[in-house]
Amino acid sequence: MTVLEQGTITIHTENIFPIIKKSLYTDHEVFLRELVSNAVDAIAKLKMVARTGEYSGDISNPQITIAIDKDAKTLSVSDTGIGLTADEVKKYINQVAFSSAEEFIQKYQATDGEAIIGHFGLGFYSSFMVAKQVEIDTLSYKEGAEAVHWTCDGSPEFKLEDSARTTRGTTITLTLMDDELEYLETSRIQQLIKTYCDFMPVPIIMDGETINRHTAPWRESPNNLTKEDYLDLYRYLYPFQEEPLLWVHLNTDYPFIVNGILYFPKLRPDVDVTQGNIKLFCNQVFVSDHCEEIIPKFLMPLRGVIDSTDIPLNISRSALQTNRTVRKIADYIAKKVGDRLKELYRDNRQEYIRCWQDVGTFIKFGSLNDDKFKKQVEEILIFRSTYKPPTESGEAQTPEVQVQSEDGDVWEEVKTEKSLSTDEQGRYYTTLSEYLERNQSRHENRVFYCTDEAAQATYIELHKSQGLEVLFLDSFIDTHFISFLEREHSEVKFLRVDSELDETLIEKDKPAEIVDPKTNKTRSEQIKELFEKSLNKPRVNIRTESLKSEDTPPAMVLLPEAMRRLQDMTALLQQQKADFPEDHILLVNTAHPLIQNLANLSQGSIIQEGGSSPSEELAKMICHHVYDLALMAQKGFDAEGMKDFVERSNHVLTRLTERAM
Ligand SMILES: Nc1ncnc2c1ncn2[C@@H]1O[C@H](COP(=O)(O)OP(=O)(O)OP(=O)(O)O)[C@@H](O)[C@H]1O
Repeated sequence: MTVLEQGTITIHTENIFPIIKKSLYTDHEVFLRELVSNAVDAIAKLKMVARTGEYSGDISNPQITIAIDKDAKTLSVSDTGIGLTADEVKKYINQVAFSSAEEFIQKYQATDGEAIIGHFGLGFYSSFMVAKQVEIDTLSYKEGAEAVHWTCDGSPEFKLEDSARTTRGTTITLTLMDDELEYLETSRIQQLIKTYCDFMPVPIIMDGETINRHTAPWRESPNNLTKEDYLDLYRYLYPFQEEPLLWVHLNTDYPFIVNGILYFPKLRPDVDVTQGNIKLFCNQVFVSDHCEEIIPKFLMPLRGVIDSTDIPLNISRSALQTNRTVRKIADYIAKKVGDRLKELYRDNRQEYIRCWQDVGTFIKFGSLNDDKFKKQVEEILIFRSTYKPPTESGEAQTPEVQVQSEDGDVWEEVKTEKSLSTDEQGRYYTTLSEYLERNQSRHENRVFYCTDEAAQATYIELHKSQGLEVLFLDSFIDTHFISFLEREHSEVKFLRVDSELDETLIEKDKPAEIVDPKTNKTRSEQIKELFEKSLNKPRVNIRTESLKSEDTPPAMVLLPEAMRRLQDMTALLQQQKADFPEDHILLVNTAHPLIQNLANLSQGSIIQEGGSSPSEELAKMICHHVYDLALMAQKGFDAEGMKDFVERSNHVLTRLTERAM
């Protein structure tokens, strides 16, 4: 072997080697990513020179091969790329590579040890973190080029010799340091390739097998991808997870390059929105699992890939957050996500509604956190409603109708086209402005809502029976969201169905009540007094009203909106479940026959002299019972309450059967 040159690499930072060797990267493993990236670049460059006609050799079957020699303690990375001439080795390795390493280290030191997102682009040099000797064996594609062999033991001294190599391309061989021998394990190398190089666009071969996926769907045009392709990638990146609801393909070249696919997963109530799940890539090379600094906070629940060469990766994470390009990229991503949702709302409402349970939480979260996003999505915010849209004939809609077929008198069943705004169970979804407009004449700027369909069923029914439309605001984010909506629409007030009864539910045209000359009280006043005495709960405010609907219960517990919200907020701050407030309203429905009977019963008892008569006792017991039943519609009983309730129920029934005999 002829020594072509022996020399000293010119570097300005004296201590570059110890820094590289020691601890520039906490993760020494990234050296492999750097070497494979260089190999991929070399193959891409060859393709380019072939395209310009500068090279007419065979460029088919490009590949990168990784080989381990345990005895020699070497790891090598070979490519079928462009190769290097002796002059290029001197220029690119001795000068460019070393000076770019120098530059990198200066930048790195300037960050004051703060975490850097990718430790990206140190390049060829990073081999010295794990190797005591690095060799380059290379043959350039250029006509008449001679193969060369470069050796360096990590000191600034290098040796350049001629080589017996006959195939175009480059082999980098590392003789590993004694404490870096883990890189002689096939499984370790496979794992590193899976992590960093899985989507690099060239097959990587080890022991005769391709060990990377080598296609990155996000770099393809969306037109070339099927639904299955998108789902495939998701399953690959997030195995054993439920299928995503929808996805957004990012694809822009100007004013910055961003490619990627973001998926909306099904959200769980316990989702940690501060922990990102989006993977950051740079030119198909994996950089990080965390890109909180790049993605707007509200997009954190999304999953998938963002690939951009315009995100600076060698600055500290905090500098990244304030970087202008990064901010612009974040805005772009948010806008694309909003556009995708709007498109779905416009083009496939049924699908939008199907995904709403999860996507809705996300949209609400986004609206709360990002003003621009809020503006983008405010028109597509929907709410499940009790509203039933009339059919053309004005009747309630039925999913199926019978029609007579044209060729005879056979009746057949055909499905009517379902309303665009209903889900599979026929439940209707509306926007807030549609709600307000529809109900303007009956209750302008007031929105009735419920937070728990089962617990508030009585109240919902009461509203429905009077034709009042109720919205379901029952996701975990809705407490905040209601306040947010009220700030946004200052004229609109949200009232939970159990907070206050709307005037429309109360009988106003009833005749004036007669005052009983014996007691000097109206019947309503007597009923109120009866309940007050029987319950003896000063913090429960007893109110009497005559309710309109026939199906209304004898009594209801109401929790005034402002008070309940305060209670909810306190519970939220203390991170505990809200206790049922002791201060509440018991609304007694004087129109109900049970209350009428109760009044008669207690009146009968007043006639009796002194002590408490059996009728008075019974009336008292029934008052308790009516109250308990009303409470039950609001909350479950605790053990003590349940015991009392069962005991009293038995007691009341016994008394009633005694009376009936
Ligand atoms: N496998 C290879 N085949 C051909 N040329 C190579 C190879 N590896 C490195 N080089 C040459 O050496 C130069 C320096 O490599 P190095 O990895 O240090 O930096 P880089 O690839 O230019 O940039 P980066 O810092 O992003 O990796 C490259 O620009 C390239 O010209």
